[in-house]
Amino acid sequence: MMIGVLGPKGSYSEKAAGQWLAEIFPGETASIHSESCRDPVLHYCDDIQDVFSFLREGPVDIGLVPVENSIEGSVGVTLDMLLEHDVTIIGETVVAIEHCLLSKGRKEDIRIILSHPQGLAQCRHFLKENFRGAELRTTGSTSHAAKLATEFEEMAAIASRESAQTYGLNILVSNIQDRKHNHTRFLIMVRSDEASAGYPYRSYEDRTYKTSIIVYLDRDRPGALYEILGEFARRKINLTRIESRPSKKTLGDYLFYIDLEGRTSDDIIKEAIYNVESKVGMLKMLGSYPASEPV
Ligand SMILES: O=C(O)C(=O)C[C@]1(C(=O)O)C=C[C@@H](O)C=C1
Repeated sequence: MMIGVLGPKGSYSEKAAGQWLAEIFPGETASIHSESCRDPVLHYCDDIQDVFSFLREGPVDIGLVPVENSIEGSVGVTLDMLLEHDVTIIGETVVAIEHCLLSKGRKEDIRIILSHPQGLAQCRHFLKENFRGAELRTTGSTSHAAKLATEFEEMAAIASRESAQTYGLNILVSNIQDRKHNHTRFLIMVRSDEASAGYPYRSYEDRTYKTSIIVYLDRDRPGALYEILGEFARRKINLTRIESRPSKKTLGDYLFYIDLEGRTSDDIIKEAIYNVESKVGMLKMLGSYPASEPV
């Protein structure tokens, strides 16, 4: 079983994969590099688009991508890819993100700071207060930034504690994100034509399930969104997230990404989604899956 994640080694996506596997195979050693956990192997991808492409074309069987962060909000490219690709979400996991400033050099020598755009954005205050004159450069992932920072002493990376160890860098400052509590939610997906196959899955008796959908209203008219939300409210279905994303057709035209509590095997969810479908231009089902433990 090959799991596609953002690489190289040391990324938060890798951490998320380990955490998810430990939940799916409780009691087994959650090592993604060993023979345990029914042999999962990580396939490190350069960017989020590649996770989706390798899932579609192989060799990846399961894709894991970040979707939202508690400080910075949605990961736009993931939302776009969820619309474009034929994938089904089978799980989610929430990871605590503690960014560190890593370098080979000393704090006073740092001229260039590298990180994934999410990493830079989550540490905006720290950067403004401590490195006003430094050049900020974006990389494909936080671990890619750490790998690059090994090359020059004037470079530093915003990345995880694990990356410091992996790439032999010093932790100059730890916990530099703008808020102490910083969490990123990751989605775990399979190809939709494989969704009924035997991917690793654990049925939880005690867990809330979530269903994710994308809707496109087609025609802007008063009360259109209100009508859709009414289908859920009337049935007392709790929405855990609603996010708009440009349709990219014209300015001011949006898609809505909705997460709700419940699963499509529940009649009430089936009925609500059926009714919503009749009111919108497009509805895409992304899947029903066990919600992660509250953080
Ligand atoms: O760069 C990484 O290490 C990632 O796994 C990506 C990512 C993201 O895109 O949100 C994951 C968690 C953090 O929020 C910062 C970066």
